[in-house]
Amino acid sequence: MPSHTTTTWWLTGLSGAGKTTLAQALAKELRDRAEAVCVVDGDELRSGLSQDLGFDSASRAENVRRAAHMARILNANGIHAVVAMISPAAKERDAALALIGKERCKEIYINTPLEICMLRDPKGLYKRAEIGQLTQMTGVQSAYEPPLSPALHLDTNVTEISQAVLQILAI
Ligand SMILES: Nc1ncnc2c1ncn2[C@@H]1O[C@H](COP(=O)(O)OS(=O)(=O)O)[C@@H](OP(=O)(O)O)[C@H]1O
Ligand SMILES: Nc1ncnc2c1ncn2[C@@H]1O[C@H](COP(=O)(O)OP(=O)(O)O)[C@@H](O)[C@H]1O
Repeated sequence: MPSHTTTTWWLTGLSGAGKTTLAQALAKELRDRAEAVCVVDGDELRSGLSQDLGFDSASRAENVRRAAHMARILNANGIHAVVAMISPAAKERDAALALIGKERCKEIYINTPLEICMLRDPKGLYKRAEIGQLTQMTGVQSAYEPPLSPALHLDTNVTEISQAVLQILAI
């Protein structure tokens, strides 16, 4: 990767698919290679910049739009962006990639199956959805539209983190 160009890796997938884990591992590898990188994580955005937003489709669209603008600013300032967001709607993902610039974006579908995400359930969200304490859970009560032609598919149930990072950097 030439050091004068910046990239946005856009990691999309269900909750528990492994987006945050892979984003952090990718960022570490890039920093080890002396590349400037910033992770834009949905959970983190929602604890600050997007704390006014819920999980209805309009709120998710706005959240994705904000993340895309962040990635665009980062890239324009010489910093790679690793976006880790469910970003469930194909239309909004496409708009995000177009805003950032398709030539510098790599869409990565973390396609870990829902059953595995539900078994992992790292934050207990699927359990809460199951017992009716949480509505609009993606993959349960709220739709996820898989990317039709991502640069890479990664199922973290079969691909180790270090291997996944190498695959991401190879595209
Ligand atoms: N209803 C519902 N559905 C999905 N996720 C939920 C929900 N409620 C809370 N959470 C938590 O919010 C995180 C997802 O935020 P995102 O900003 O990535 O979502 S989105 O792109 O705006 O759809 C998500 O983080 P990840 O598990 O890392 O995906 C959850 O921790
Ligand atoms: N190969 C793998 N890649 C990424 N995560 C993995 C992998 N194997 C197991 N996991 C686990 O799956 C969970 C994924 O959670 P997280 O990264 O927060 O997902 P997301 O951000 O998509 O919600 C973590 O507990 C992580 O340790």
